[in-house]
Amino acid sequence: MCAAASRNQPDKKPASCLSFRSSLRPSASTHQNRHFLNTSGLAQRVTVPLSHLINAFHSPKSSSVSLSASISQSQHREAAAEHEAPSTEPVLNLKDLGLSELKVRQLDELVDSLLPGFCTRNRVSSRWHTSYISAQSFFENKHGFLDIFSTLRSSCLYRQHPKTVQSICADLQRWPVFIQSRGFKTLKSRTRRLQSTSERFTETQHVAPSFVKGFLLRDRGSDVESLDKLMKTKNIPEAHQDAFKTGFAEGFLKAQALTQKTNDSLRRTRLFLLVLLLLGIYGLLKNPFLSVRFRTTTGLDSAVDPVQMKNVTFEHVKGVEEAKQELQEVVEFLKNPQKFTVLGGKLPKGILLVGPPGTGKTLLARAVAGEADVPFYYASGSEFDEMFVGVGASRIRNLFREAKANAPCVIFIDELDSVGGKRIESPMHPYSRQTINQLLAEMDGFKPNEGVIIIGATNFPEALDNALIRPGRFDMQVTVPRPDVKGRTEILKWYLNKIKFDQSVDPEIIARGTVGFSGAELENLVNQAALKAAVDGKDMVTMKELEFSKDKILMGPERRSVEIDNKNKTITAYHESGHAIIAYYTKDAMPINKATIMPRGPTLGHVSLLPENDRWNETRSQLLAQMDVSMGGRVAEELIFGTDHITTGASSDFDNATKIAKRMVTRFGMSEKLGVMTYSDTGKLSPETQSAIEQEIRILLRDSYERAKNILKTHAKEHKNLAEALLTYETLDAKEIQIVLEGKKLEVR
Ligand SMILES: Nc1ncnc2c1ncn2[C@@H]1O[C@H](COP(=O)(O)OP(=O)(O)OP(=O)(O)O)[C@@H](O)[C@H]1O
Ligand SMILES: [Zn+2]
Repeated sequence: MCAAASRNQPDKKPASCLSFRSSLRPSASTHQNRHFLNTSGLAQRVTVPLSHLINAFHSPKSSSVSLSASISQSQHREAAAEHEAPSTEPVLNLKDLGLSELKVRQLDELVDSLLPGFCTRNRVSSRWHTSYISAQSFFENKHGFLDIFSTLRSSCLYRQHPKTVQSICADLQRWPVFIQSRGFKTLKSRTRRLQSTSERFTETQHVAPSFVKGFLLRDRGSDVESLDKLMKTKNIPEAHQDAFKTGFAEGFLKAQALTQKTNDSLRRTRLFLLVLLLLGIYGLLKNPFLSVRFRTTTGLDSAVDPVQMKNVTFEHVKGVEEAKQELQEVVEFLKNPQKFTVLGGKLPKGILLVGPPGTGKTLLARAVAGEADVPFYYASGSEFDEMFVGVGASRIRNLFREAKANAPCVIFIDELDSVGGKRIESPMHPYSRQTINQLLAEMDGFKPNEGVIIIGATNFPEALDNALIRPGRFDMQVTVPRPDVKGRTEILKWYLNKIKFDQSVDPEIIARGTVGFSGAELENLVNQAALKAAVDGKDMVTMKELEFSKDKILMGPERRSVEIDNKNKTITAYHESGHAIIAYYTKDAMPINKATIMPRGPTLGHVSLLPENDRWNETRSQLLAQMDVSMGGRVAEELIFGTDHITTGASSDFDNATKIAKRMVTRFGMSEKLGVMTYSDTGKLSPETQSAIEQEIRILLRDSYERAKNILKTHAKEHKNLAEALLTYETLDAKEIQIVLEGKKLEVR
């Protein structure tokens, strides 16, 4: 600094001096006063800092205190008095400031640096006049005044009296004189700003929704051009100026209203969001699983509602007598729990109803509740199968809590395998382990005499988790099988009694032809027959409608629209008659129920046979008779139309016959050659054994074919009559077939 300063230093003061002069001197060269400050001239004069400086030194706190600037050095005293005497202004006591050792010249320089131009009149005697002198710092050149704070800080004075200079700096920063506003506006910058604002405005107009516009366009008033200017630039003729002004005003008012509206809506939106946020925070603080719980409660309300089952009793459940008997004791327990506990007897908490779909498991459970006249809580296992953590478990908890409060009662869980199955670790059912554990805990959690009976139902008992079927849980199993012929008859009667039916209807015949039907399917059969009778305009259901709906369920709907040519119809008539003739003339064959050439489902026609009873066992001759009946179709085609005209229509007959023959050989020990031995996996047998089995099956089938051929050859006449009757009447029942085969004439229908 000193080296640089010496450039402008005429009196060649040593640069190494501890002087702040060299540091402060450049402050003399401002853009306003471009005369050089002659420090040597100043040195002789005593310049006492005046009111500005005094005020600056004078902190607001101590403004009432009068400071006197007493300059200790005697050579300065006189001059100081000259300036001080008339002044009533507060005086500065440099001693107080710790600046007593300051030389007058130094102080003067300091003042001059701080308040450039203040001491101008003292500098008239300046010897040099300079047009322009570059300042010492970039800051000074740029702003036109000295960065006095950094100057002071870097000065020797600061090094000597750091505290004092610091306080001066702090005060000076508050002094209005030095507050220079740098952000002055040029015309150029203003237009640029106007431009960018209008650009911003057009941009937002396209994309921003109204509330955003309202938000963005606030406080733009000052930038809008004046109306007069606008009229001038638009060259509006004088005649139109008034109208333009009115329009302008209206537009302005509308814009104001819009802005107000958008501001209001923005405020409302903000308020709404704030309320939502607060609610969310509150909810999370109170309960982290707020939403899940909410779902749970709503989901459970329906499941937990009990149903009083008074109208359903054991009377409504038919064909499952054993199951009803087993459940009777549960009903007794629910009616009078004390009676059982007094004797110390223990009843199972859980009863598992096992059976195929539609066999009446739900109905039985309802009947238990109905018989005992207690509330019935229904829940389906799939309801508990939740993707969300804890939901299934909490549903179970609620269900049991509700049930316990209303004991005695029955809880029925349908599809138990879907909540208590073994497949619970699958990723599709992430929380089912929790659910099943909750179910186990609930079942363990109450005593047998509390009067709550849990009845579970499943189609797949083997799929249940082992923990569920342990004693103390579902430890009583009741099988609900498909009804036998007696059961089916009862069920059919029960549902027939709910509709109008002809007295000629024999439910037993339908029951015999519906082996394997469940209670639900039989109910459906009766319902379909009633619908058919209604469609046909009949006033009651006859056997015809019942047969019709049975075939429909068994084989699919009739295909009346299918046009079958006469040749195919004739072949079908002889084929079906062939089956019927064999069945009729073979001793151990099942009795014929019906023959038809009406296409149904995938078949062109069929003959149905009815066992007298459900067959628990079948004899060898019965099996052979079945094979012979199956062969009847193809044999008939061959005998009547010749080997070249046999059709593909016999494939399912051969399937049937081959199956029977194979089972006779490999499972029933009915082949002399292979003996009384079963052959389960024929693929793993020795080639010799395999060919031996094949040989035996082939012999059985060939013999069967020959027997059928003999019968049809013997009864060729009956065969022809029956085929012609079928071509005429399409469908013949057992009685009509008998009439035809006895050579009698059918009554015209
Ligand atoms: N044995 C029966 N006696 C009378 N009606 C029956 C019988 N079995 C079934 N039904 C009728 O079929 C309907 C359905 O039966 P239910 O729902 O009880 O069968 P489920 O065994 O529970 O079937 P799923 O296993 O499919 O739940 C019953 O509402 C009832 O009308
Ligand atoms: Zn056939």
